[in-house]
Amino acid sequence: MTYADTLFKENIENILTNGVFSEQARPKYKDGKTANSKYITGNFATYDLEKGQFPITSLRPIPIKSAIKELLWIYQDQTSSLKVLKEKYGVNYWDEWEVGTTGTIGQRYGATVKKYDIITKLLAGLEKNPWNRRNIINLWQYEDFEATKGLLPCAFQTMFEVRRGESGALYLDATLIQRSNDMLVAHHINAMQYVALQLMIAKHFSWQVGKFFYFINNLHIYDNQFEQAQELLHRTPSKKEPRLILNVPDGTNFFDIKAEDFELVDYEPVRPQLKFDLAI
Ligand SMILES: Nc1nc(=O)c2c([nH]1)NC[C@@H]1CN(c3ccc(C(=O)N[C@@H](CCC(=O)O)C(=O)O)cc3)CN21
Ligand SMILES: O=c1ccn([C@H]2C[C@H](O)[C@@H](COP(=O)(O)O)O2)c(=O)[nH]1
Repeated sequence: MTYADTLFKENIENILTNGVFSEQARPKYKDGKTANSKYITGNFATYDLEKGQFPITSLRPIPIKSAIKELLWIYQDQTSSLKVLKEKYGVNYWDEWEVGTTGTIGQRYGATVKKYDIITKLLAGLEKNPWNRRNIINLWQYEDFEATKGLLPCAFQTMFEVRRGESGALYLDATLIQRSNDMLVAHHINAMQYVALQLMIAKHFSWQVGKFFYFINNLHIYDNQFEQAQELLHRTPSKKEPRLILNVPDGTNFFDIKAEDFELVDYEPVRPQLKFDLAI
């Protein structure tokens, strides 16, 4: 069993056994009922990408291409327009979170990246001095929250660090900090998106990817997902060790990387796909 599958099964067991219930949850299901969840706090994992530990489960198919396209929408297109997400990338899983009839998810995510010109600043900082210890993307901006309505960012902060490995090559480590995670739906979507971002920045500078650190403050399973949770526990994972590869030459500019350049190899997820009635 891969490290990711071991952790996923452990987290499901842990939430079902030791988790506590939310009491005044914000989201609702489609039928209007409050979407409460069972949760644990302060979940942390380290994946050594260099050693082939990737944060993806084989217990159900993860929509990896959509996840990477959503990431490019945020950090390359730098917009929160649902039209761009749909027409350029064919991804519509954010539609339920449109703010009014604006055609956007509000002044959030990509719109925040653009407003503060975060990627330019991050890349310039790493270029000037890779050891600067200030490589932070922070989407938690109160000014933006006051500007429009909209879901507040869940995966809201990323940090990068550079270190020289034993081989003499430079490695880029990344830390993703997430305040809230719908584990069965989005845990591996979020983790793999940010591994993709780490790969993009590493390629831009001709570095290798090292470790991926993933911290989640509230890791939950919604109360309409317990059956799917049991199903996942009963499934036998694939023995393959999937890896995400970015097929571009070293030094390729961050903004020239495309979704098609990513390849997830040795991924043989268990089917059938599970259905979820999302908390909105
Ligand atoms: N309750 C909840 N969970 C989330 O994961 C979530 C939100 N809300 N709100 C905002 C975004 C939207 N995200 C989503 C929304 C839907 C899917 C989804 O339907 N995923 C399906 C297949 C999608 C596809 O193939 O394109 C899946 O099987 O994972 C995934 C992430 C992640 N976020
Ligand atoms: O990238 C994402 C975006 C959203 N989620 C989940 C986490 C929660 O279940 C909901 C957001 O609800 P809040 O009440 O704002 O916490 O969406 C995710 O896991 N990943």
